[in-house]
Amino acid sequence: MSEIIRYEHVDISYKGELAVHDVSFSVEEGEILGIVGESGSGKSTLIKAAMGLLGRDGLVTRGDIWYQGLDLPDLKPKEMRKICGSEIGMIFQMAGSSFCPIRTVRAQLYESVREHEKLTKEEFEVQVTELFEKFGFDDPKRILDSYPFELSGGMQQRVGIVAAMLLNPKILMADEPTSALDVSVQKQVVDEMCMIREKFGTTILLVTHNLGVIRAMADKVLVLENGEVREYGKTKEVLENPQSEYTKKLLSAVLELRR
Ligand SMILES: Nc1ncnc2c1ncn2[C@@H]1O[C@H](COP(=O)(O)OP(=O)(O)OP(=O)(O)O)[C@@H](O)[C@H]1O
Repeated sequence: MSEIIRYEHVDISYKGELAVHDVSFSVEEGEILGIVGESGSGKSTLIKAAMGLLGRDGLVTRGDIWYQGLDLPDLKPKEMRKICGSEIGMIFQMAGSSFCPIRTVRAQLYESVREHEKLTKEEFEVQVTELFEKFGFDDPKRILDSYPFELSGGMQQRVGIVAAMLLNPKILMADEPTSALDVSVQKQVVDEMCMIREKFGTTILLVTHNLGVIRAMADKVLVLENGEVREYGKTKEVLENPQSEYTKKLLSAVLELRR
């Protein structure tokens, strides 16, 4: 396996205030990295930085994020738009909210593919139907004909995952993809993401509060506290034998919740 993305001594600030400090890690092709930490520890900021999504107030002020020889924070918006979606895909907490409510799922998926690839409606129909079938959807046509509000929140999230895979990105950034879902749909989404790695070999950077999801999916874990790395290693080792006091605290909080 070879390295696909590398963060090197990354600092990120919002309006001059440091939110992430001196973060370094690398992820190999096909690997799933879980990023955990309390609310506000900088998890989303880390993955947004790779996609140029920090907004007007956010800036990578030091370090590099290397992807295939490109330093992502240095890319111009036009270069970044080419990579976003087709090379690096993203799944948000509520995929449903990024769909337009008054257009069908089909029209929106077609438009997002057309931004990167020239293909006819007929070619798109074949491709998208195959993909939905691969993910085990019984009736892709019904979903494609639907308006987003006609689908449940769980179904919208699952469609969001398929949508992210339409362009077959090499890396998928998933920001709390399960946290707005009830437990039964959480399991489906976890299974779907594991399938993505298995069938497409996609690398996944997964931000989550849920250590159960990390245990089920991630090969490695990065633990963040106040924007700094407290621990980084293989999932089993970190969860079974945490070295930092902060990781121990996170793990014991889960145990207390279970009691
Ligand atoms: N647009 C913004 N403007 C100013 N500060 C921001 C902005 N976005 C995030 N921050 C700050 O940066 C820090 C890290 O936030 P971030 O959202 O990355 O944390 P997180 O670990 O993903 O939290 P959560 O789990 O609640 O989503 C926080 O202190 C937050 O207040």
